[in-house]
Amino acid sequence: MITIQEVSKVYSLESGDFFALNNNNIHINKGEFAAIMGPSGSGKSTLLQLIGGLDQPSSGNLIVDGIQLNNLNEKERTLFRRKKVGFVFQNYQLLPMMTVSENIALSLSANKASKTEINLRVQQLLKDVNLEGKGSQFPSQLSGGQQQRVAIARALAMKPQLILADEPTGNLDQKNGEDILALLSKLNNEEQITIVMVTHDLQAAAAAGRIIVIRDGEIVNDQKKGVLGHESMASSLA
Ligand SMILES: Nc1ncnc2c1ncn2[C@@H]1O[C@H](COP(=O)(O)OP(=O)(O)OP(=O)(O)O)[C@@H](O)[C@H]1O
Repeated sequence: MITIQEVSKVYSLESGDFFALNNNNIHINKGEFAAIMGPSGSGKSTLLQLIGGLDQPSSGNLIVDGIQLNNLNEKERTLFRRKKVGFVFQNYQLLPMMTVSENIALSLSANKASKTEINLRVQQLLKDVNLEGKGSQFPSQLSGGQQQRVAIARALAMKPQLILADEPTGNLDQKNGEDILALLSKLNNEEQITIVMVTHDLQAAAAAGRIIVIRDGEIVNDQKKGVLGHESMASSLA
């Protein structure tokens, strides 16, 4: 599903070249749930943005769902993001002047789906994220956990095979955070949606079947969940 080959992201600063990502290789299979962990500034969000076609690598190859992202122009990358990837962010990124239903329908409208099609899909998505009856409310009228569920419904609208989540539980209390992780796990288990989630929280990462640790732009650990869970990861995160 995701192949990253010798990928670097370099920023030219006055002080010289800065490698936000330095020559990384990863393969993530379809249906995996992978967490990306590491200290602040280690390159986690940069990696997620490259995978999602929000940014381009300075060198290396990036292949997502069979598409070589390096070769896409701006318009093609927009279409790639809309059709192939669902994004979920820490601060939800809902549009405040639009209702819950309108927020969820954004990519469907952009893709010129019919009104009937949009209505049916939005009702189904509201049901899937347990927000039936909330479609005509505005984001500010919902709790943080509910807003994040709207964001997940919006991410699912185009039926993507891949969800990229950047600190999806970062603004939530324990209970709401657990609900969001349970929802992501359900999508992963029942619909085989591939999930890549950046998180600082080892408890959140435990929901994933694989933890990739980045430090100073380089992958320093990459482990699948074993019989001991992720216990052996603790040393590389210290
Ligand atoms: N546009 C930019 N110009 C220069 N440096 C940048 C730019 N964007 C990011 N960086 C640097 O790249 C590094 C990686 O940033 P990134 O946001 O990927 O880190 P992160 O691991 O997601 O951090 P956090 O956990 O704090 O969100 C940081 O040192 C950051 O300052």
